[in-house]
Amino acid sequence: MEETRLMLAAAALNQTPMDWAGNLQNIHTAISEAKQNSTHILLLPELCITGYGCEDMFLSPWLSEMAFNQLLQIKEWCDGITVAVGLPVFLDKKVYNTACVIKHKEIIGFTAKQFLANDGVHYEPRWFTPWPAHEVQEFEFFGQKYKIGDIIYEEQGVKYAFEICEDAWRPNRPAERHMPKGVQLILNPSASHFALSKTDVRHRLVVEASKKYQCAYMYANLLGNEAGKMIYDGEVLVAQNGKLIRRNELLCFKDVDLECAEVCFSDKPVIEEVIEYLPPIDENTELVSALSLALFDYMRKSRSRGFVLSLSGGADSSLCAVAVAEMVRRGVESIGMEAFMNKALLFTEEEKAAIGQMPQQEALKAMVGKLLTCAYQGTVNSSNDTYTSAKELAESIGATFYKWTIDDEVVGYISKIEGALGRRLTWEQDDITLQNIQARVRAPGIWMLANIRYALLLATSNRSEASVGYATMDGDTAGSISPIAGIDKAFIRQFLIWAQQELGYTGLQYVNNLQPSAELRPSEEEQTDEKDLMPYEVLNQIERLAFHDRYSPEEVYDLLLEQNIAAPDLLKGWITKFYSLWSRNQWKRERYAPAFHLDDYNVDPRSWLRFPILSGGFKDELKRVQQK
Ligand SMILES: Nc1ncnc2c1ncn2[C@@H]1O[C@H](COP(=O)(O)OP(=O)(O)OC[C@H]2O[C@@H]([n+]3cccc(C(=O)O)c3)[C@H](O)[C@@H]2O)[C@@H](O)[C@H]1O
Ligand SMILES: Nc1ncnc2c1ncn2[C@@H]1O[C@H](COP(=O)(O)OP(=O)(O)OP(=O)(O)O)[C@@H](O)[C@H]1O
Ligand SMILES: NC(=O)CC[C@H](N)C(=O)O
Repeated sequence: MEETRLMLAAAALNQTPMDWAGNLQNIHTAISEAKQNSTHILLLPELCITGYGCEDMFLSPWLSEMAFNQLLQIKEWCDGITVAVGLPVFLDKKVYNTACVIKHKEIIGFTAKQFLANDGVHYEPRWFTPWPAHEVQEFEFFGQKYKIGDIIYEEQGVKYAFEICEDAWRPNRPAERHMPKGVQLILNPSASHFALSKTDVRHRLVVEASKKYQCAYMYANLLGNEAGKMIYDGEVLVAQNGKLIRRNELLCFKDVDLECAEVCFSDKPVIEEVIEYLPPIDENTELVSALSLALFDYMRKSRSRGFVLSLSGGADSSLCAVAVAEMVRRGVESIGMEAFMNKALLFTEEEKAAIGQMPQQEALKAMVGKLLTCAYQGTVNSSNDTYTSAKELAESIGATFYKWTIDDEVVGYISKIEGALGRRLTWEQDDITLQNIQARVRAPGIWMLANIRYALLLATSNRSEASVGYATMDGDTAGSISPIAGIDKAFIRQFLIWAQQELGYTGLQYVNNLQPSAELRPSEEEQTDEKDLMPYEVLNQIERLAFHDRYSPEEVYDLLLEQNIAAPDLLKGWITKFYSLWSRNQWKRERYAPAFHLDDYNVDPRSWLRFPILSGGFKDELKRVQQK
């Protein structure tokens, strides 16, 4: 039996669009590490020279030219190794998304992506042209000729070829055609966005392909918050003949995460009978890992100095606070305290030295104190419960905490407008106005703190609120980023209980005993979100059926009725309220601060879900629901 052993390596890279020097540095590190491990073939992620998220810049020919120049530098580092590196190639006024193979300092070909990602958060056909199957062409660049297309390569007699990310997600994927041609190794450079539980799908895709096509399959994803909204988990997978050989720790804080595996290729492969799948995914751990890495990358890549948060003691702002504390804890765990503080870019030498001397828990708190500033901004409608919740949580994680009231400012605005109108504003007549002014008056002070500290102001809106516009524009929506706008409120509430119990955030015990409330009406009215809206579980179900599963309002009604969610009239009322508020508030979703994509869908019009700002508001459709 013929056998060949190859040392394979794949690296996850934390890249940034058009950060030429930073991206090149990471690629250099990966190549050096791979060489130290006597690697034959190193795989790097999709479009890692430019970054995957360059958006419309891909349409500018100079970007591809710049990328090519980087490639020529990378080529020189590839003595004694084969490296696959991703970049756009501009050819005949079209742009191709390619993986370039450099072997021993020579470019031996470019494989171009055949299936472009065009769903959910992906808009690739806007920039790239798909490459036709089977076709290989030659092109000239700076006087040199290169091959581009559907190429099969060879390393020590082992044939290998590519599937570039989405290529692997389609039924007539390239591997179908490669197998009969004797390809024994598939390389998949990816930019596969993070979504809860998605790693399971990816794992299946890779391991099942390795069984079906009787090959080795190597996969490398991008890592971190690359361009602001999408997060990459940096997954590296190596599988062969239905068996997983290597899988790395996801969502780490490193710039480069390299995995090596020696793989034996034989002309008589032994195929695994039963594939071993991943155990059930713990979505709470996944969420906090993704959120904390996303915050860290956003902060350092935007060169901001920490975060500021209006901390109400309610669920949403508490989750934002915990996410920053976890950013510190997980970051230190992943790369060590010194590296974390260096990467964070805001600790002075004295602070680093002092924190370095402290016991671990004290040091973590000191770092949170530097990175997170919170303020409780009470009104006459605020309760002691929420104040205690905010204060205890901030203290328990070490955040800098201020407290003030905003009643003077609220009263000032109200009396000014009363003077202008010549009448009193009352709760009976001016309910929403009197609520919104409180939320708005909280914005300037907290923005001031953010400005003073050159920090990012965290907006706390969640996806459920965003769906129905249950937030005040220029009030509680004010902020630089909306880290949790992709997560629904029901998930957030169960997450906080889990974080108290499993992560030890004892400061969450207060919020976990509170009903979500805006605390904007007089306290005797006992305002709660769910009284104003509907149960969050129901809101979430309607939203998912309507926009993730794409059912009509009538179908949503029928499906929920079947599940005995509520009596027919109550359900009709909730569905009508949901769609009316949804339509009326598209303009608000257009104005949210940048939000992370975390769940399998989101309602952000600039990423997952587009909807007209002005529309018929589902009037006819809702009439039909009412008539049922
Ligand atoms: N298509 C469109 N394009 C642009 N603007 C549009 C518009 N439709 C209405 N508008 C404008 O929208 C404005 C109303 O929006 P906005 O002022 O935000 O207020 P609005 O959406 O009317 O009310 C805010 C809601 O959020 C709730 N809230 C507020 C704050 C915090 C919390 C909490 O959970 O803590 C909850 C509050 O109870 C209330 O139900 C109007 O002045 C109108 O001109
Ligand atoms: N008393 C307060 N002090 C500081 N910030 C506040 C206060 N009340 C509201 N806010 C700000 O307004 C945001 C919106 O309030 P909202 O009620 O939607 O969220 P929450 O209070 O965090 O959670 P919950 O809805 O579970 O009470 C808060 O997250 C917070 O940033
Ligand atoms: N870059 C891509 O082609 C990504 C698309 C692919 N379906 C994924 O989500 O992983």
